[in-house]
Amino acid sequence: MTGAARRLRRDGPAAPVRIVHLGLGSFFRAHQAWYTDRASDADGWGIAAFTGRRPDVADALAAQDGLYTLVTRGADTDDFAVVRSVSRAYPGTDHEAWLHHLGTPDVRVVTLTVTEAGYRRGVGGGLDTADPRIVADLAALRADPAAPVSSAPARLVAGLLARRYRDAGPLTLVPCDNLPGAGSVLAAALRDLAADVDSSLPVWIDGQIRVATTVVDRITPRPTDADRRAVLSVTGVDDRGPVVTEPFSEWVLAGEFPGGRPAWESAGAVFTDDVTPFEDRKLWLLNGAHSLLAYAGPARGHATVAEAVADPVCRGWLGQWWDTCGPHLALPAADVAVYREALLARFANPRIRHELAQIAADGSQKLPARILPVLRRERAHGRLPGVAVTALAAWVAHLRGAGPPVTDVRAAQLVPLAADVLTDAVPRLLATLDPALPDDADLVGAVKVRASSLAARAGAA
Ligand SMILES: NC(=O)c1ccc[n+]([C@@H]2O[C@H](COP(=O)([O-])OP(=O)(O)OC[C@H]3O[C@@H](n4cnc5c(N)ncnc54)[C@H](O)[C@@H]3O)[C@@H](O)[C@H]2O)c1
Ligand SMILES: O=P(O)(O)OC[C@@H](O)[C@@H](O)[C@H](O)[C@H](O)CO
Repeated sequence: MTGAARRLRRDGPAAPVRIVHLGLGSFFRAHQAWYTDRASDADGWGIAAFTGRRPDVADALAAQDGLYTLVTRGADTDDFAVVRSVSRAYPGTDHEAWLHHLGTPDVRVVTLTVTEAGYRRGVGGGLDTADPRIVADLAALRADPAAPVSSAPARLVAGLLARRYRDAGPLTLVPCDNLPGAGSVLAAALRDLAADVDSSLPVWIDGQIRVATTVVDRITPRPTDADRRAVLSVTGVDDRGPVVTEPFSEWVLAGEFPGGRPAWESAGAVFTDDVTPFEDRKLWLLNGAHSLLAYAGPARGHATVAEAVADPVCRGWLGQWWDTCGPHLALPAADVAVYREALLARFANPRIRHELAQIAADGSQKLPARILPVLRRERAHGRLPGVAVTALAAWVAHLRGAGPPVTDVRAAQLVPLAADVLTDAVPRLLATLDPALPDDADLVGAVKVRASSLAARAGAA
């Protein structure tokens, strides 16, 4: 590239804000913002997007009028396109802007990508009312409905209080994280928290607020400086917030939108009555396989998904895992076969550098959704799938120091539980995923044996 680098600027007004997003990160920019940008009525649906807390991405986007480059990276080529649907970008600390937008009648939809941990669930799956962040946010909201709060459920409740105060009308919340039944999880968390803040709020929520449930899919690694340089070199734009994603994309939604929504179906989204079969397919086959590779792959020297699937041993584990899941999916076997084949090609894309360390984060939140549902079904049939044992054992080994450093919202609890004698650590750790698991003596025994062989292999390496 020669000549001065350009900056992204709008040449006309941004679309009016009618969607609010919480969790302005990579995936939102590759997925929900991209679908909104491509919808046939995109001119009428701008997004006000808020980060979780750090201002970086919001600052970068605000400096370029919300515009950014989406790089769609196939196995052979890159496609570069500017996404225009983010009309305003805010740091999560701008609570005033959050309350303003949530209290505006034009806003009809709130989408969320706050990670699995962001829903602040306890062991039973409901809102963890003992979570210190929830305790602090609850006290703050009781004292002052406009007080700054930081957990996702409390931010939503604060926004709903502002919306009720301004009589701003119906709204649909759309959680877009890899969480089974995310709509029900979010609705229950909001109801519980709202009742504790103001006993009259749940009735208003029932009348005005709907929570959709969705399955989202598009592999989107954390962007790197090299990605930014690639955008500069090909397009001549010095983009501070580019995102690289894969060509594949899927969005399946179920729910009511009484206040309206973008015509996302015109951009390829699918509306259905029940997302469960698609959710199981995606969370088990894709995310389950990701977590398996994230913990077991580093033991074979791999750092990325593509490296791991190039290894016949890891590919063998994938095949075993997918064979194990298949009979439990409520989809035709031929459809599952097509999905598996496509998934293998997606994972193998050598130009998508998806770090296993990124996927390994927050295993305590991910394994219960990705591995345990299939394991439980297998145990109900009296079977003990070796590949599920491998996934759990590799997670135990990871918590004991194998592979990338531990990053988990529950690390302070998990790492001490993982310490010392392996045979004692295994049941303690399994209990954090599901209190019933340590009662399954065959499972516990198999995980101990497998974890110990992984440890021996790591020691020998
Ligand atoms: N990256 C993918 O391939 C992908 C695909 C499907 C679904 N997802 C979902 O999207 C989530 C985010 O992925 P990403 O790649 O955008 O990550 P990211 O790190 O780029 O962005 C995450 C965003 O969420 C915010 N956040 C994190 N914890 C939060 C919390 N507790 N409350 C509020 N906001 C919080 C962060 O501040 C950031 O703005 C994932 O955890 C997953 O549930 C990601
Ligand atoms: O994004 P996470 O942290 O929930 O999980 C990591 C990956 O398994 C996940 O992001 C997948 O890439 C994604 O779900 C593909 O659609």
